[in-house]
Amino acid sequence: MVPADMFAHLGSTIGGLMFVWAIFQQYFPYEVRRHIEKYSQRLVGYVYPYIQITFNEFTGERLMRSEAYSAIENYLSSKSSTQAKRLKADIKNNQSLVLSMDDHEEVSDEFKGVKVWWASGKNISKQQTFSYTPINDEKRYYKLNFHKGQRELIIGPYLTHVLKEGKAIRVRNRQRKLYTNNGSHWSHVVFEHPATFKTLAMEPEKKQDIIDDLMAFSKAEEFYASIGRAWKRGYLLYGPPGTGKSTMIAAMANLLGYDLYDLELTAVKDNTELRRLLIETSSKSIIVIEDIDCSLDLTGQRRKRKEKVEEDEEKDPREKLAKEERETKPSQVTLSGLLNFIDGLWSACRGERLIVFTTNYVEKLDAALIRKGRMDKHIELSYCNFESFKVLARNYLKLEAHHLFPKIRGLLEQTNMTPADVAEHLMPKSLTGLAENCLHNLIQALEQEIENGKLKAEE
Ligand SMILES: Nc1ncnc2c1ncn2[C@@H]1O[C@H](COP(=O)(O)OP(=O)(O)OP(=O)(O)O)[C@@H](O)[C@H]1O
Ligand SMILES: [Mg+2]
Repeated sequence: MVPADMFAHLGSTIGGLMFVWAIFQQYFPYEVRRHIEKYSQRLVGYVYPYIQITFNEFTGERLMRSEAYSAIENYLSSKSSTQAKRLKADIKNNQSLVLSMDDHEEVSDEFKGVKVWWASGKNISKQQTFSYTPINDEKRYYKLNFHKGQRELIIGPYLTHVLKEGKAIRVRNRQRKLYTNNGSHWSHVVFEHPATFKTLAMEPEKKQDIIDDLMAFSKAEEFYASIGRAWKRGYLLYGPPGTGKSTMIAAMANLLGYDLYDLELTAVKDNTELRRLLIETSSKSIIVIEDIDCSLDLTGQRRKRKEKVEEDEEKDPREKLAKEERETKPSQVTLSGLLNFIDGLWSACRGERLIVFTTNYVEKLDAALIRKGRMDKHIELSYCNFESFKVLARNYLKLEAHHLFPKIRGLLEQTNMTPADVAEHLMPKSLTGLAENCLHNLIQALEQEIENGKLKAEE
């Protein structure tokens, strides 16, 4: 047959089939048609060796966006950017460009040597509604195809892997937030503090120890579960002002990719409110209570309460109540409220959380608060020594070594200067400022400090 003839023939055959289909649809009653479709599907099922699973974007009655769908979307984004020919681009969180596969694209994936195929698509709902604003009726979905011999592997381990990985990608890409409480509610801003452990001035071994501790914690979900402990860890950072406590917290958040909750205890009315605030915190977060010694009258509170009860014994109850209210107005959060939270409630919240307390006076704190199990790791941040200075010199002046370093080392050993002060002197005073000038500034300041120290000692 000549090709042209063949196409003509094919055309007429298709035409004929369509005609038969139209007649079939028109004249066979719905019931019969349904049966035929059902059995033909079943027949295909016997011959066709693949299984298909559909993940719809919206599920449930209230049409919530399906968590599985968005996890799959994240999971496939890396695969589709290398495989798919048509991609959708979107800027998420004002941060980076995110590519995902366009509708009706297909990508393949491999898991333990087994190949699967993912396809994207959308249904456009036929339902007509009258409205002036166009309603988006598209319902997207992902379809997973795989060989039926691999059913166990794919439905179990593979899908678990996809969902977990997808969620991890979302966490990695999300924009982090800094929450602060004004009274009983959290409000947040985008957290974009540039501090990292690399720029933190501290002895290298001590720094590495903290990094290892944090990383081990963040990966230890199974371990914590297996020993029956809540996935929580408490840090106590202590040291004089300007030694980098707040900076270290920012570096921790950046290292782990966690949100920060900066809890202002003095603004919290009472223990109930404290509990509510803490329950509202999300997983993967660091809860920070700065200057814990100032936020709570930690030392005296328990004792004072008892005394008060004794002395008020015979008074009129109403008067007593009013007096108590007046006295404890600023914040009724008590040490025991805080301890209860750390031990009980805190442990009941799901997901990993770090709690970090900072203080300038570690010796002022109640021993109950800082015992191990509540504050697992105590980190002292101290005055600038030579090791810390070298980190600052590298950051601020891009200097690894300099002939003035030995002199500075000697001076640092004789003084107590905080990293904040040292950093201030290393700040170039002009754009073209020479590194050497900054070092001379620092030396001058250190010598001045030593001089002041001597004068004070004489007095
Ligand atoms: N160890 C350090 N490494 C790098 N920079 C530091 C360090 N310590 C202090 N700085 C610098 O000094 C500034 C003040 O430090 P930071 O706010 O972290 O001190 P702090 O210990 O929290 O003090 P405070 O007890 O008063 O809250 C920071 O902006 C930072 O640039
Ligand atoms: Mg601070």
